Amino acid sequence: MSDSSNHVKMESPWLDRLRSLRNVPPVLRILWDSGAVVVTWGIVLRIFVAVLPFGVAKVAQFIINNIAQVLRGEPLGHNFWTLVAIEVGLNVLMGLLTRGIDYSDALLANRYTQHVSVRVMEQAARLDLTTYEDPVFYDRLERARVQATDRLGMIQQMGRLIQQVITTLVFSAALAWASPWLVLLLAIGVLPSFLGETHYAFLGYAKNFRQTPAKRQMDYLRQVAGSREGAKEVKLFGLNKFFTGRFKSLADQIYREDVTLSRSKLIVGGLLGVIGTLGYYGAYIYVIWRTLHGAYDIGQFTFLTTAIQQASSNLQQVFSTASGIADQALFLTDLIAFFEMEPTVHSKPDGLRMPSPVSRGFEFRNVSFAYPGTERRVLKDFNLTLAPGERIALIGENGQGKTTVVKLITRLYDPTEGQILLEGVDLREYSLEELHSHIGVIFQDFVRFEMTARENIAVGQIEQMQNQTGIEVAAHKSLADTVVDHLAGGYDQMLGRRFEGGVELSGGEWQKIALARAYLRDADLLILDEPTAALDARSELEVFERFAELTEGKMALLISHRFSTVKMADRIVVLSGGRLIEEGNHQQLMSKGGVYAGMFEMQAASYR
Ligand SMILES: Nc1ncnc2c1ncn2[C@@H]1O[C@H](COP(=O)(O)OP(=O)(O)OP(=O)(O)O)[C@@H](O)[C@H]1O
Repeated sequence: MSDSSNHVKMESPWLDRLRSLRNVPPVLRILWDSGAVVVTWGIVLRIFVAVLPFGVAKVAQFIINNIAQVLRGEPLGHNFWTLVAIEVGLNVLMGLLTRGIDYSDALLANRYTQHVSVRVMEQAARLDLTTYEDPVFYDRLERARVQATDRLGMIQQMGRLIQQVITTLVFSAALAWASPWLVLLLAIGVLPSFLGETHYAFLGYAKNFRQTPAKRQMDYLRQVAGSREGAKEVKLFGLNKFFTGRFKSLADQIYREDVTLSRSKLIVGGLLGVIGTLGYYGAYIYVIWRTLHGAYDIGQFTFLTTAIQQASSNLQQVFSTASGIADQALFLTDLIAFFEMEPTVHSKPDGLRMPSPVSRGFEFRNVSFAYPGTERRVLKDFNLTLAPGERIALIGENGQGKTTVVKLITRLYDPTEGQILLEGVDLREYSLEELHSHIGVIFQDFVRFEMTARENIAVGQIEQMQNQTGIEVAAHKSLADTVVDHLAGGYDQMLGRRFEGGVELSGGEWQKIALARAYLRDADLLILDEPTAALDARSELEVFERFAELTEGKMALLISHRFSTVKMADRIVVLSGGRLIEEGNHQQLMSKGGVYAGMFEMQAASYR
C-alpha cells in the first residue's frame, strides 16, 4: 500500500504542488455535498462584497473632487450630499454582507466537519482488518482524522479567493485603464513572494509528513501515561520519567525541525516581501509623478492610489490564498487517498445467502495463512470440519493460531492458500453481511463499550436495542442478569468510568455482559474465544452447562485454556505450529496418551 504520496520527493516540490491541486475538485464535491445551499449563499454574498470597494473608491473620487472645487472657491455640486449618503450606504452594506459571509462560513464549517467525520468513520468501518495491519494505513488514517476537522481553513480560503480575485480584477481593470504599467509593476512585485510562500508551504507539508510517525508515538505515550488503564502500571513500575523522557525527546526533535523551517521562512519570506513593497511603491510614485504633471486631478489621484493599494494587497492575497489552498490540498492527499481505499476482503455482489438450516457445515481445506506484511505461516495446510450440532474445542499453546482460525472462518481475513467451504461452497461466494449475521463471536479482547448495559448487550444485534425481553433472555443465558441486578440503573446503567455516572465492572462481569451479545443473535455458529478466562470457577461451570444446552443442534467453536471446560466438547482439536496434530473427544485423546493427555495431566496436577 505504499504509493508515491508516502515518499514525498523533496527534489520536485513544484510538481507535487501542482499535483496536489487534483485534490481540490474532490474537496469541492465534499463541500457541495455537505451543504449546497450554504455554499451558494456564500458565493453570492462574496461577489457583492468583492465589487463594493470599487464603488466606494469611485464615489470617494467624486466627493473629493467636489471638496477640491469648494476649496478653489467654486460652488458645491448639487448632488454632493447624495454622494456622501451613497458612500455611507455602501460601507454599511459591506459591513452587513461581511457578517452574512461569516455566518454562512460558520454554518458550512459545521456541516463540513460533520460530513467528513461521518465519512471517515464509514470508510474506516468499510475497510477490512487487513488494512489495519499496515502501519502506513494507520498513519494515513491518523492524518485523515486530523484533516477531517483541521482543513476547515481551506474552505474559508476558497471563499476568500473568489472575493480577492474579483476585487483584484475590478481594480486592475481600473488601473490598466489609467496605465497598463501600473498593473505590470504590481504583478512583478508580488510574484516572488508568492513563489516563496508556495515553496515553504510545500516544505511544511513534507516536514509534517516526516513527523507523522513521531507524532503517533507521542500520542501513544500521552495516552498510555494519561489513561486510567495505564495509570496503575505507570505508577507501580515508576514509569513516569521513562514515558515523559521519551515524549520530551520526540517533542524536542519536532520542535527543532519546526524552528529550522520557520527561521528560514522568516528570512527568505521577509526579503521577498521587500520586493513586493518596492513594486507597490513603484506604482505609487508613478501615479504621483503623473499627477504632478497634470495627468490626473486630485479625485483621480485618490482613486488611483486606493486602487493601487487594493489591487496590490488583493493580488498579494490572491497568491497567498491560492498558495494556502494548494498547501491544504496537499494535506488532503491523505484524506482523499483514504476515501479511495478499497477493502481487500470483498463481499460478492449478489453473494450467496446462508443456507438455513445448515446441513454440511464448515470445512477448512488445506488452509495456509500468513498475516499481511509477514512471511511466517501461522496456519499450514490446516484441515478441519465443523458439522451442525457439533461443539468443537480448539486448544493449543499460546500463539499456535487458534484465534486466527476464528478470524478466517468469520472472513475478517481470507486464507493465503487453500479454501474454507460452507456447504461445500467457498466462503468467498457468500454475502459477507449474511455470513456475519449468522455468526455470533466473542473474542478474548472483546470491546468494553463505555455505554449502558443495555447498549453493551444490544450491540450483538443492534436492531434489538428496544427488545427488552430479548435482551433479558440473552443476559440470563450468559449470567449477565446477575451483574445487571446489582447495577443501580439496571439495564440503563452507564458502564465504564469515562462518562458521568458510569460504574466500572470487574473483568468477569464485563465478560458476562459481552457473552450476552453472542446469545442475543440467533446464530448458527457460535464462537467463544476464551470467553471464560476472567470468570470464577463456579460461573465458568454454569456458563458452560448453559452453553452446552444453548448450542444444541448448532455449530459451536470454543477456544479455552481450561481443560475443565474443554472436556465438555464433542470434539477437541489440538493445534500446534499452525497444524492440526490431534483430534477426538476427551476420552479418545486421553487414552491415546498424546499431547492433549499430557497437557490435561499437567493442568490437573497443578490442582492436586
Ligand atoms: N495481526 C497480526 N499480525 C501479525 N501476526 C499476528 C497477528 N495476529 C496474530 N499474529 C501471530 O499469529 C500467531 C497466532 O496467533 P493467534 O492469536 O491465532 O494465536 P492463539 O493460538 O489464539 O494464541 P493465544 O492462546 O495466545 O490466544 C502468533 O504467533 C501471533 O504472533
